[in-house]
Amino acid sequence: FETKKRRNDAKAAALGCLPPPRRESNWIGSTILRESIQATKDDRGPQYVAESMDRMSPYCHTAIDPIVHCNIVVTRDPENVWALFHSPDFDISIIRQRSFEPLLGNGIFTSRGNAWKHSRTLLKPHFSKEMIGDVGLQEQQLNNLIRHLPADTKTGWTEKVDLAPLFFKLSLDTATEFIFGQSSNSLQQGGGVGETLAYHIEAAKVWIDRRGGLGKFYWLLNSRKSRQHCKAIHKFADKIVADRLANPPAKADASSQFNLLNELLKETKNKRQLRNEMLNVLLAGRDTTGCLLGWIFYFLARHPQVYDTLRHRIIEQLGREPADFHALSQVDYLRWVINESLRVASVIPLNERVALRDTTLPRGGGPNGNAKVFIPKGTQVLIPLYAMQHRPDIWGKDAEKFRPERWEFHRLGPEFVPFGAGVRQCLGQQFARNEVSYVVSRFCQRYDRIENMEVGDGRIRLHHAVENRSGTGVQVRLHEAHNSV
Ligand code: HEM
Repeated sequence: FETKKRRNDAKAAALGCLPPPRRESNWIGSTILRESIQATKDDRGPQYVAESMDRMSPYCHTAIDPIVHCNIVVTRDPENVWALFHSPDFDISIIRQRSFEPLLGNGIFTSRGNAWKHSRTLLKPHFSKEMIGDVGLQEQQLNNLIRHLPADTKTGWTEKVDLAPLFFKLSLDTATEFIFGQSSNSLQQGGGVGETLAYHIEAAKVWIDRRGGLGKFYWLLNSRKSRQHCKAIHKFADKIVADRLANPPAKADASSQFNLLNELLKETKNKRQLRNEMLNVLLAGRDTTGCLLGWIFYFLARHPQVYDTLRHRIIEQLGREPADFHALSQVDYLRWVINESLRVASVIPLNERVALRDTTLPRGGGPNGNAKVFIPKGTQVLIPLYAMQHRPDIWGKDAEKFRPERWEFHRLGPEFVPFGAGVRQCLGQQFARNEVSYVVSRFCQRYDRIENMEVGDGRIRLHHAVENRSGTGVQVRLHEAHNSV
């Protein structure tokens, strides 16, 4: 151990690197782990990371966290984050692979090296604009959701409703339609197969997130119940694959809708591979989009002025009818609202990478943080996107405030990478932006007011289990526009 440390120190010095500050912990390094688990339980995990760096110094953007005898590097410095996403010296960690493995097996989200390249090559062509732009299907799904929001015919107001579970159902139905060519119909009367699927995904993910949180001790969490949740999800996917293999889509049938499974079947008939890739995409795409929709309405309900402006811009530019995705992308204010929600709440507040070989990060070392940092092979690096997106020196003194107007002059750069960057950048970014823009625009066309109905202390609760959703849901009531006086 000592020899390794001496070797690393010598290598760091030769490369002109200096160590970043080190967070205090007890001798086995369990203090940070305990605090972090408690913060996650209190729905303030992402804020805890930001605050604990601020406590070291507001200028500290890269630090070492000694956690149970491991030195984990944490960085909210955009230059470092850019390097982590773009340098071939880094990839996702074995911990991510192993903790997701029981549910996702080997697929695009969980594999590395050649296996990942193979998955990416297989999937990427099917995320082009033409494949993900069916407005008719979006409208159908949206109508299924609106049916859950009956309004009083006299006043035009809906009852108080929690939009969060409805958005998760919507994103599950949309994702299953895209992936399997058949919706899980969780928004239909009775919940369809989607209700059961959603229950198992939810439970399996809590378990996976806890495994990931234990770092290299992920294997300590492995209960029979959790494996049963994974099994139920596998069964759902396997049945669709088996049916499709038994009744393959007719080659010349131009009328059949695009779906990922049909496309993958042209490349492989391997049932395990088909299941893995489809579940990888389902998990990557479903809750993330549901969370984002939830956060957008969470903020809109608390900022009626923003809702008014958004609604007016949408009606001015698109009228009151469904618009296509190109038209939606032209509404600047809508894009700003989406970006601001992604920034303030951060759907994926924490990403990660591991060093595949001895390497360096460009900044964070030494007393002023300007020196390079030596990163020995195997070091895990945490990327707290939430903390980076709340830095007042980047976003201004009002960084905590939801203010879409800031995007008028803010150019996208490495300080805002909610969909990741580099070779592993999210494949579904356009898919998610399309879906979210569509839903928000249709709500704006239909409802002229949205009121926050949450009771309680008003504290924002960042409930983090892989993604980050509102811990109090999205409690609102909506007013139908044609009933306005
Ligand atoms: C608000 C919505 C979404 C957010 C914030 C989001 C975020 C991300 C992020 C941060 C990554 C990169 C992970 C990393 O760097 O290790 C990622 C990867 C990925 N996302 Fe998304 N995502 C969203 C929606 C979607 C949707 C709708 C789909 C598919 C329909 C999707 C499919 C994927 C896939 C397949 C990957 C893996 C890419 C790879 O490793 O090569 N995502 N996403």
